[in-house]
Amino acid sequence: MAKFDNNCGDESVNDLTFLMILLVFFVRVYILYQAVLRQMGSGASKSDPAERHKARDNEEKAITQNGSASTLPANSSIGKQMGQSNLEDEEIAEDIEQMVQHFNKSPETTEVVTGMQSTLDTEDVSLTFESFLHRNGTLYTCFTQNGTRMYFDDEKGIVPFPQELYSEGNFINTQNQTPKKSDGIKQDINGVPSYLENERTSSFYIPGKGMVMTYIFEERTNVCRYFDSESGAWLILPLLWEMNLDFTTSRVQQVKEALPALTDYREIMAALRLCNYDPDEVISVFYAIFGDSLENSTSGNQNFEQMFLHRDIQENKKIIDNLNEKLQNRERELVNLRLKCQYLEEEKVNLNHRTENLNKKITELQAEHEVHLQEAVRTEKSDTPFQSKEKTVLTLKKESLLNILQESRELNVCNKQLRAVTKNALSEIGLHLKHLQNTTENMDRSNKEMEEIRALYQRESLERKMLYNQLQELRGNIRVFCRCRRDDKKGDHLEFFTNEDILVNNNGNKKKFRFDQVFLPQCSQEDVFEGTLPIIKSCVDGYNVCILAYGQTGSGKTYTMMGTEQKPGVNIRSIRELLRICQEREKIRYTTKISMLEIYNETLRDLLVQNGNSQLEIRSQGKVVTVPGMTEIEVLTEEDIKKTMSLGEKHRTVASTKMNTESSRSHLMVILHVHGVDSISGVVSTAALTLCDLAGSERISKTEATGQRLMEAAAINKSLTALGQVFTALKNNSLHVPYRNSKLTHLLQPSLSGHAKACVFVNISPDMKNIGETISTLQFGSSIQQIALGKPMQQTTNVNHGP
Ligand SMILES: Nc1ncnc2c1ncn2[C@@H]1O[C@H](COP(=O)(O)OP(=O)(O)OP(=O)(O)O)[C@@H](O)[C@H]1O
Repeated sequence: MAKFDNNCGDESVNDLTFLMILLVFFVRVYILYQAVLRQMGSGASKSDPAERHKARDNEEKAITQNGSASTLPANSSIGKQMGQSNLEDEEIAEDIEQMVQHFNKSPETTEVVTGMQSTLDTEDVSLTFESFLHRNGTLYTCFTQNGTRMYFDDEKGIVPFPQELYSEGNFINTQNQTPKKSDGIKQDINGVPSYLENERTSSFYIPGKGMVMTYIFEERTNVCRYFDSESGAWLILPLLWEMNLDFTTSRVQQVKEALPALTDYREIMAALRLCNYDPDEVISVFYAIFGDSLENSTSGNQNFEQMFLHRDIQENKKIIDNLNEKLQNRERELVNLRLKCQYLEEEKVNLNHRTENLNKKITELQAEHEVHLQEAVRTEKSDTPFQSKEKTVLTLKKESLLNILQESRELNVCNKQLRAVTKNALSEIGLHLKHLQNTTENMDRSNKEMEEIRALYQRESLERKMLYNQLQELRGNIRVFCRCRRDDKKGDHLEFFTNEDILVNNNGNKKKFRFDQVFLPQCSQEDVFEGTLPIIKSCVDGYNVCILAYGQTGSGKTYTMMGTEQKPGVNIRSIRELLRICQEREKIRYTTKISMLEIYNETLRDLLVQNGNSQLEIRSQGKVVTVPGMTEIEVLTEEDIKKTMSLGEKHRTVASTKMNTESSRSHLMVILHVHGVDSISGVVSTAALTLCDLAGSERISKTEATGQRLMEAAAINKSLTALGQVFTALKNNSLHVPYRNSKLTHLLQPSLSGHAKACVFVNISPDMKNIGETISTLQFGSSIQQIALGKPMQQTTNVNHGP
């Protein structure tokens, strides 16, 4: 907010007097405020304190309800005074009045106090509030006092509305007033603003309200509002109505044509609001969210919920398939165990059978043995030689019988052992089955837990990325650094008085430039790289990042980006850092691939192949920009990076010798594609780190070029101008950013849009003879710096109009 001269600040008044005057001023403002409230709220009798409390409550309620009319924030010093009773206020006011009268007698204060009182005593306050919309989005609420338009300034209280602001915005609730020409608003017969000649404005018919004016506010996220003449406020236009504006209908249609599966216009409209009304971005976002399910949805009548459901079903199907496979394995194991069990049962039956047979045989043999024994006893009594022979035979039979008995006993023992083994095996199988059941249950439980942990992990890693990104956005998505090269021919026209400011003295004409950081000639390569470190981490988190070096030939761009063998520049250091972070994150599998391109005379050349194809074309789908056929080499270590880069450099030198050109006449781009798959959550992230050493920025007139050199200079001029136009469009928050005006900006589109982060080095030479180029380079950097500072810091809160 602009600062204005304080009329009360007379230097001749001593501090105490000045404090008293301020005190009187605030009391007066409060009385004035009470008058306004009395007009707005219900009138309470002053004589009854209880009534007055009630009235005050009513007044406060009225203020809360009628937010658009209030100009006094509750937390301001005046707002706090509202908490005291009117009676106390009046007593205090009387005391102060007496003190002021006392001070008025003092000759040096008389003049100032009288001046103040002449303004404050006459409380002729118009209760018509007007809203003035500054083009930076700030809304001022004004009212008229003694014919002067006043407004409430946070620091100074109620002061006249500054003249200089009239040309920087418009009054938007002009009912009952004659519009000023400077307002730039056409009005209909009711005095309501109708059309501004601007693509952000439109009009819309609302039943009961008639035609209302709409305006898309340039906030961080653009929002379409309509002008409600009843409340004198800009209210958010409901989605259903907003989609009928010409401006939005065409964009909704564009998204609809690209993604026919989306049929809910309201959801498309809501997405457009969030994407700054950029249909390309909406298409990319939908692709990123729904991917396959968006392509697979052939029915053409799905909405978000169905698509989310479709995707969830696909994922759940996969989980179920996995579990089914595990279950089948377990069932196979179970069948095997059952077969084993069956085999053992059969064995047991066989053995039982054999045992029974043997037992039978033993019983028979025992019976036979008994018979033989009885016969022997009988024959012993009649002792003949023939009988003794028979006796011998019988003894032999007895021996064999004893042997059989022994065998059968052993068989019995075996049988018992077998039974015990079978019993053990059966109980073991039972235990195994129980264990199997427990394992399956545990598996189900851990699967569930795993799912929960996975979801938690996914949410937390997303939150971490978002917080880091928010931090980066607060610092600025585009950071601009100025680097002055080391040079013996250093003049005294450059002054570095802080590490953010640089002053150029051009024959007494001094100009100051401010950047995120200024690197002095003595700064090392490490110091310079430090500035780019935070955005490298963003690249690993899935944000596109680019680092550019801009400046005239010889100002140190290549030294900054490529560096030397001993003192490597930003290129090597940033890729090295990126690989380090990738390795640190064990849970995510990263693939990093490098490409090297040269843009010469608006043609693309692949530097990683010999006699590189100069017919490479750029393709874009939504915001995805690709170069089909471009070589990509996977890099894992610093050695890989160095090898790949020196190969590209070699091809570049060969090509430039062949074509009789200088490498400084072309833009060099090193692109590192980072692809990460989170092994826990399965989230896939892709991002690119683009490192760009731009061609020398000197003007054509300075190079005095002709023929081929003139063509080169014109091509460089075209691409650097296009780069400037892109930055200007970003600075103005334009709905259209002309990325496709040159190959350079087209390739840089993903790194200069959305949540991408960029670092721009403006390289300058300290040599006095280059002062012209130095100033134009600093101006270029300074214009980008304004985007860097402006965009994330823009926080235009509007208490009258809600979020
Ligand atoms: N900060 C520095 N410290 C030491 N030497 C430097 C520094 N900056 C540049 N130089 C030296 O100055 C010379 C020119 O620098 P460089 O080639 O990087 O300029 P350039 O802007 O890339 O020029 P071109 O557009 O022609 O490629 C080189 O020899 C380089 O080593």
